[in-house]
Amino acid sequence: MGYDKISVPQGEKITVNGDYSLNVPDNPIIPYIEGDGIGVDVSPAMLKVVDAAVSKAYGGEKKIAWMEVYAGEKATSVYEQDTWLPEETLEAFKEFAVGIKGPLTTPVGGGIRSLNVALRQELDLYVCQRPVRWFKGVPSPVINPQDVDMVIYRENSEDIYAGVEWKAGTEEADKVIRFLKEEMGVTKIRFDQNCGIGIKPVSEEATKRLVRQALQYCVDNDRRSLTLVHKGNIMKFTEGAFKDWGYELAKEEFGADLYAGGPSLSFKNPKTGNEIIVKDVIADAMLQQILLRPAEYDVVATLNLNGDYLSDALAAEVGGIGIAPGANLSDEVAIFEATHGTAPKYAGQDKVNPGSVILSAEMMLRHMGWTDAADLIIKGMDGAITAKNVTYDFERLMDDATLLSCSEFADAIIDRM
Ligand SMILES: NC(=O)C1=CN([C@@H]2O[C@H](COP(=O)(O)OP(=O)(O)OC[C@H]3O[C@@H](n4cnc5c(N)ncnc54)[C@H](OP(=O)(O)O)[C@@H]3O)[C@@H](O)[C@H]2O)C=CC1
Ligand SMILES: O=C(O)CCC(=O)C(=O)O
Ligand SMILES: [Mg+2]
Repeated sequence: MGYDKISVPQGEKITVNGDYSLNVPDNPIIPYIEGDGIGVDVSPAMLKVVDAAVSKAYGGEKKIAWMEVYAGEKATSVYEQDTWLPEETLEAFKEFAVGIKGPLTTPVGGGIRSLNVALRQELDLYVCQRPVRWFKGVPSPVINPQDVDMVIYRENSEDIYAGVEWKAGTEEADKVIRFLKEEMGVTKIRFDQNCGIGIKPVSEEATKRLVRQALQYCVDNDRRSLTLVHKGNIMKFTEGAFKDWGYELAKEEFGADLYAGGPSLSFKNPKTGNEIIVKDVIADAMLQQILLRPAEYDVVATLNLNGDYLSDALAAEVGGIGIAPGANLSDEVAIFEATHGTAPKYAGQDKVNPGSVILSAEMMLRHMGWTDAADLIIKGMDGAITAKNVTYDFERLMDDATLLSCSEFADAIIDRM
């Protein structure tokens, strides 16, 4: 399609086959959003590190043609004043199939709804995949951070997070409350005057497509277990149903059977013959478990809000959100994104850790099948951390470390590839 403000560079499109595998040319066009706040710091660092890794891995035979697309504050200056997420940005991610983004600001309370959530909803990026593992030498508040090696599959399209809610005191909120009381017989709204109200949709279809991807990941990567994390004792028909549908999917599509008398299930990995256990844990207990017995957990599937909380809590155990990567995935489009936000107090200071968006790019390269370049990023990151050449967030917790700026840390990674 023709774009208005987006300038399409020389290069070729990544295309998606009927079985959702990718055809990746040697010079793929990859759209990226710089991001608000510290986006101006971390995104240029990421671009530099990825270009260096690709150049070193393929000696000039492959090169990414980066294409800037706009969202957030930058979009409001490139487009009209109130254009936060231009239609052509969505089109570009659809057309080019693989992209990456920096963080985008969401005001609390009022103002625009989350652009990050809108991107996931508009493109139906229903899986939020967040791997959490420890890099040797990274400062951690736990005694055995090496035991933390989990991959979170967070449902990305529904739950209370979808933003179906009405403000207290509005005609809409009063109407929903009236409907609940008068037509649904609800008696449990403690204060029904000036009361905001939100809806928590959780469907069989969304749950099963998420759990299907999580179990397929276990199979493809020879992982030991999948844990369904929910608060189903309290929210029976949403979080409880998530657990039930998760187990059901494991039985229906992966042939899982009762394990140790149930309710856990297990099945043999068809690729390796190893056993994969499917179990569940209630969400509050899980927050304790990840601190006390992280080694017992591997791949986790959970609802949107639980996944948001759990991913930051887990990230803290292995160095913080400054280094925690992620991906938002549909069957056809993938947008890689850091776990952290725009950290406005550090914006433009060339200070923060670019590790999170760099490791998100590393996931992107693996998704594209460019594993040699991805391996170089890991090698460079390992090398910089082992040499204790780190940004402020690690330096303040390490003895005898050298404090680097955001851009210097990117260079330190490149030097050690
Ligand atoms: N996907 C997205 O785009 C996301 C967007 N957001 C949005 O970001 C804005 C700010 O949110 P907030 O709750 O403050 O969360 P942030 O993640 O932006 O920042 C919280 C704290 O985390 C630490 N931190 C964050 N990023 C880094 C980094 N790259 N390197 C080192 N440390 C880092 C800093 O800790 P310290 O102060 O200890 O140095 C920072 O003060 C909000 O508008 C929110 O909605 C939030 C999450 C995700
Ligand atoms: O959209 C936002 O502003 C916050 C999103 C978030 O915290 C997350 O997806 O982890
Ligand atoms: Mg979050």
